[in-house]
Amino acid sequence: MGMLWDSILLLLVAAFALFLVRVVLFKTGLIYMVKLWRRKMIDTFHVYQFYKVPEFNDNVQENQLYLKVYAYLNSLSSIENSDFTNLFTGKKTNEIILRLDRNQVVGDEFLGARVSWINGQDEDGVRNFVLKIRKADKRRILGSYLQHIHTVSDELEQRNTELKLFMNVDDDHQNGRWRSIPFDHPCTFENIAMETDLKNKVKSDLESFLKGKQYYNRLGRVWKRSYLLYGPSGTGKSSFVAAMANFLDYDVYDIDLSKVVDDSDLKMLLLQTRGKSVIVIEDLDRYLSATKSTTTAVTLSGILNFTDSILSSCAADERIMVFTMTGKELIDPAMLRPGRVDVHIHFPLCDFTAFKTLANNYLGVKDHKLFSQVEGIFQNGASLSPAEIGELMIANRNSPTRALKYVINALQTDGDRRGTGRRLLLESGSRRGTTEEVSQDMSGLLCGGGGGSSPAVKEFRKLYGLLRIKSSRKSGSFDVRDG
Ligand SMILES: Nc1ncnc2c1ncn2[C@@H]1O[C@H](COP(=O)(O)OP(=O)(O)OP(=O)(O)O)[C@@H](O)[C@H]1O
Ligand SMILES: [Mg+2]
Repeated sequence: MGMLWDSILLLLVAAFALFLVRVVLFKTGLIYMVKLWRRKMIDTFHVYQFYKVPEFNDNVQENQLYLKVYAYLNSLSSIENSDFTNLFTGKKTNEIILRLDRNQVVGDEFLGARVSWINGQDEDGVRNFVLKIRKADKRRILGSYLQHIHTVSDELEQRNTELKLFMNVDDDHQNGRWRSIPFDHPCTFENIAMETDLKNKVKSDLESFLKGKQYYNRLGRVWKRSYLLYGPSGTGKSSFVAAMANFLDYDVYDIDLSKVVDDSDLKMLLLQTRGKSVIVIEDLDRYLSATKSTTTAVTLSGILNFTDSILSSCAADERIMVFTMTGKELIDPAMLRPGRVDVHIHFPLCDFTAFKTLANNYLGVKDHKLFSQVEGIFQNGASLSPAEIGELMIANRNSPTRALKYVINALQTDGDRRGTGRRLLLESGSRRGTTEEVSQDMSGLLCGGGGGSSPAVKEFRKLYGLLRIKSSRKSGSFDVRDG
């Protein structure tokens, strides 16, 4: 009997001791060390194979597999178990998303096999993922595991419809030249005051481009299309680029030429862009005239090569290239020949029809007793840019009558001067050269911008303009603008 009680007591003591060990292990985190030793022990009995997925290939182009692995790993619940995880706010309210940090290990399981990924970087700073897989499992699962990553990341990409705005940064020899932020510019073609015919023409041109993959392939041409948007400041060129990107559902690459060292650097940048994107070079004429005396900067021929097919064919497919400028006078006709720039769109100053569109959009007014007076002033040749008119309307949006009086006043003062400019612009526009005749010139945008650059207009652009980050140029003669 005594023996039995002894054994029961011993059992109880042993159970309590085990309970205590468990509490200590879990409460102090020692369990983590135990697991680590266990894993190390097991590892010594296995032979592993490693596969590296670098962020860039030998031509410094983005490795698509790297992006897929990145998206895939961040979707795994096991990233919570890595030692260090970054937290970001998500798109939905109160949403927190987890992102893998550098040099972290993430475990994954596939078809009963355990693999792990290490998020590291080379000695030269290039990021990579390293897959660690048991040699015994390699033959059985590797092919289907990589296929699985493809499928999951493609699904994730389809769900994530967020567009990106890429900006080129100074070369740091490490993580590529593009940095991105979410692109959520609200501008659509509907918001832009533009002749309906022209707007429809542009839309159907873009639509047929989207559907044209096989057509371009059959012709042996690279699937790309280029646009030249020209017209005075504040006429909606940058807004139009945003509207194009929203219409196409494309990312935007905004090239800041002041951060491009030379022509070959520009080529590199192009090679590092992805497909389904709008690549924009803004204010090209200003850049070229500002860098005339500089020998190291990007040249017009560098930009021509940038648009030419041989180079383009090495980069991603399905791209729209857009150049914006105030006037075509400074640009070499070679740049403007068809094939290089497919569509030219002129953004003129505001006329009465465009003014009515703005009044409708900004003030919700379709007709007003002051409209006849406004029409009269436009007929006399006065004009302002849509940016200037829009600014006055926004500032007085609670009182359409007051807004219209401000517009009339502004047209009668500033606009009279600009009216002369406008007539000259239209006259020069009517003398079209051969380049323009053969190319598809879509001039006729109803609204254009005067050189309006009052502080209020600048402030307005800051709020509503396409987000652009520009640094001042070394030469100092190139404007620092908010675009
Ligand atoms: N045609 C237009 N229709 C509606 N709004 C316009 C139009 N043009 C300009 N705006 C308004 O004016 C602001 C400035 O326009 P935007 O920056 O697109 O002009 P821009 O032609 O690119 O000027 P810049 O040559 O100075 O860069 C925009 O926020 C836009 O809302
Ligand atoms: Mg602009």
